[in-house]
Amino acid sequence: MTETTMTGGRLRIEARNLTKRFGDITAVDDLGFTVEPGRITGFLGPNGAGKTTTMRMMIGHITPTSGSVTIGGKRYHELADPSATVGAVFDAASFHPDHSARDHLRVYAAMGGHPDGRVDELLSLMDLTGAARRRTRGFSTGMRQRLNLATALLGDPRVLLLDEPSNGLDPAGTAWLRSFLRHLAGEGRTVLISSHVLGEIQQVADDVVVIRQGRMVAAAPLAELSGTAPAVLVHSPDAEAVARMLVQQPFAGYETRVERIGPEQLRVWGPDPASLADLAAAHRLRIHGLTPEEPDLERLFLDLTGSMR
Ligand SMILES: Nc1ncnc2c1ncn2[C@@H]1O[C@H](COP(=O)(O)OP(=O)(O)OP(=O)(O)O)[C@@H](O)[C@H]1O
Repeated sequence: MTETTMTGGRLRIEARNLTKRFGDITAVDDLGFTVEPGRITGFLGPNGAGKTTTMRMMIGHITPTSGSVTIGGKRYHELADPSATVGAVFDAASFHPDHSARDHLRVYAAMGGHPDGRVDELLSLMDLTGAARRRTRGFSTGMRQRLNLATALLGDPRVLLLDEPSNGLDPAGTAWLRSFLRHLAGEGRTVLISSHVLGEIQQVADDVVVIRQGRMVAAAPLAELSGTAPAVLVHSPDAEAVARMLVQQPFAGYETRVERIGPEQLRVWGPDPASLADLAAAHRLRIHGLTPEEPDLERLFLDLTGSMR
């Protein structure tokens, strides 16, 4: 991958008591979180949770009703050179259908006061050199996403905000985006990506901020959240008795939680499969299958956000 360059320091995004109301709708409700430089932060929440509104407040498109969000301690409009500090990509970004990729970038470079040479650099970085002269009307979703990203990177920003960047990307495009974002974070940049599908960012984010109906649900390193949800699937004709036994069993070190997921199936958090099998045997209960589940963040996410999918 071609080197990107970065001058200047590392910038933290900080939201404090951030609130936005549209008439009767409270889209963002008293949010407080930080997004650290040098890391990729996933901003998660079901549709309508308030992610886009929050990100648009970061770049001054929307004015908070109360509270604040700052970048390196400053509100967006207080930044010395906003477009060289923050690059943002929103889903709705559109291109003039008759413009070529190069035309598009040149227009934005001129508007942002960025050198024209940046255009060819970015076309190459985004693997769009071959399509530089083609009209954007014929671009695939992946090409559009890359052109969006190129537009956001024109000013070599230290902070990158991407709203649903994986939308419409195929697996190769998603893998490319992942390694590209990792590269940018590795240079000390601050990378925030939103998604309503946890799986999309599960493999890329270092930290996650989860919101629901505009409110904070969780903010933590991804590894910490994953660590909270190990589970074992238990298949047993004595499922009810196994569940009762587990809940009543006061055994050390485990905090046991049992979910009944079918007449003969349980999901159990706490004991590992071997301990579970031993316990069931000691109580003369039949176990027909024990399957350890991967730390299931998607489940945790659904539990946290209460969303139905
Ligand atoms: N300009 C507006 N006027 C009125 N309501 C708005 C406006 N913008 C957003 N909302 C409402 O605010 C809430 C949050 O919307 P927002 O787009 O920020 O959510 P989101 O998490 O980005 O959702 P999605 O994943 O669907 O993009 C929604 O109820 C939405 O309808």
